[in-house]
Amino acid sequence: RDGNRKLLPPGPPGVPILGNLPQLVGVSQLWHTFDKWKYEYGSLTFLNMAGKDVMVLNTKAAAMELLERRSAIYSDRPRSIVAEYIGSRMAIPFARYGKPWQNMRRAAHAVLNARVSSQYHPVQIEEAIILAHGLLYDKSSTLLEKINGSASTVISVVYGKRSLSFEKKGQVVDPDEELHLPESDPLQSLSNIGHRFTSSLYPGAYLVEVLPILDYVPATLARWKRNAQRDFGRISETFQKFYDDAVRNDQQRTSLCASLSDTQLASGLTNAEKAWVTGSISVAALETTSTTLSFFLYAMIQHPNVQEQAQKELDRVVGRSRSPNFTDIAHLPYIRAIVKEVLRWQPAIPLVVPRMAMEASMVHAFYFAQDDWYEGNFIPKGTALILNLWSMNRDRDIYGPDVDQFRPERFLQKSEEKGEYILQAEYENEDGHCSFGFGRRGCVGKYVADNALFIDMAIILWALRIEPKAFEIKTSTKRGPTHDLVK
Ligand code: HEM
Repeated sequence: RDGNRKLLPPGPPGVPILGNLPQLVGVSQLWHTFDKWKYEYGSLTFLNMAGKDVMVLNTKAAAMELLERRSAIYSDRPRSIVAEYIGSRMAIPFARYGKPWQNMRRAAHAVLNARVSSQYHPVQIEEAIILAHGLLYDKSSTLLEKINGSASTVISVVYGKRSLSFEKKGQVVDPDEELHLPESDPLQSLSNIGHRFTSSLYPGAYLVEVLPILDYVPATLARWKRNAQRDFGRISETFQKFYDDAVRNDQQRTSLCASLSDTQLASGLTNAEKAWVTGSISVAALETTSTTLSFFLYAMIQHPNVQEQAQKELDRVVGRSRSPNFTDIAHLPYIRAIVKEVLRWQPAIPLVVPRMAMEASMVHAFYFAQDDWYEGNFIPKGTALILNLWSMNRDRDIYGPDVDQFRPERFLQKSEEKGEYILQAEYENEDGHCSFGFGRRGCVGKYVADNALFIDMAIILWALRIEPKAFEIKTSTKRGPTHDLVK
């Protein structure tokens, strides 16, 4: 096996003991560093992180081979002791591969797959109209607050229409408290829970991850453990309350919580696990959606020609007497291309929570590590794989030399009869980007996300023009909706 290590993929030389760690610690926007290395080292970059084997996966071809075709080996996430105390075993995005994760993932798939995601169309349309109206007329919130509020489109899908009550008011934050869960602002609570998990996964955040023996220190003497156990209780309580309220309030059974409360869809899950499934789905959905919408607004400011082209399409297909809806989707290729291009150009998660090189043995219900090979390169068992979605989306061999440009036209062609834009046939069913990840751990909410982004963007572009005004974004009524958007 040691001999095989001579065949590890190439990577930047590191220093003794710490390896490549000093080159990476404290670097913001690490994906730019990885992107540079991709051009030097190719589809896999090997890194030694203080003795830990880490590989950065830089190309779609490598991701398809390892994460799709060999998904039995690469569907685990690395273990984090602190995250486990906070509850990662019950949170789909962070859970290790195994029976509990499989049960949760099956239940999530049952309520988020391509077919059922259309049942959330009415609530998504309503939320998109509220968002556009807020962008135009809400003078009391900052643009950032409005964009963050845009995540309520997906939250309403999970918890039902406006089921979580919003009464934003000044909150007193306890400085000793790592996890702030303001009752009056559920979106903020969900976002803080997400941050609590991801910050516990940062390499070097907790000494116990490097010295696991410290886990034997009792909670009374270990503050990190006390806090993590306390936070598990508080997150469970919050998720449970959101779930119970949603199931109780959703008489029409349109929300994901209501669907999941049907035992058939979520067989094998306890009530508490259902609350964690829905809670962790919202955490995964929240910032990914609002980040993508922020980049959409930014792109529209930077490229008024794209905005104009999209509005011409909306005027032609939808007109001014009604707002866009999902029946228009097949006739709005330019808007669909904008959704794809925003996701390609600025993936909400440029580097994905690592995968582990492991092999599942269902017979024994635990997992054996396994060495692997890719194109003559050795992948030692236990290697953590980082998915570099940023570089995959900016692959010049796939997208051409203008990868850094925002250009929805790359997914389109002109029709022969009318000279109008149509989606290139291959992108009818293909994303055209890698921003939802790959294989068994790929984004389970991608259909709901795509629908939310389509309708949000279509209704915003139909209702208003987005222009920069000094340093703030001005949303103007110049497009003049012909009827009151919100009754
Ligand atoms: C713009 C929107 C979104 C983007 C870009 C995005 C992207 C991603 C990515 C990259 C992953 C990790 C995939 C991997 O490891 O290969 C992921 C996982 C996940 N996403 Fe999304 N996502 C979005 C929206 C959503 C929505 C709306 C939902 C739910 C309604 C959702 C639910 C999840 C869940 C539960 C996971 C964890 C899957 C697992 O580990 O089994 N996401 N997402």
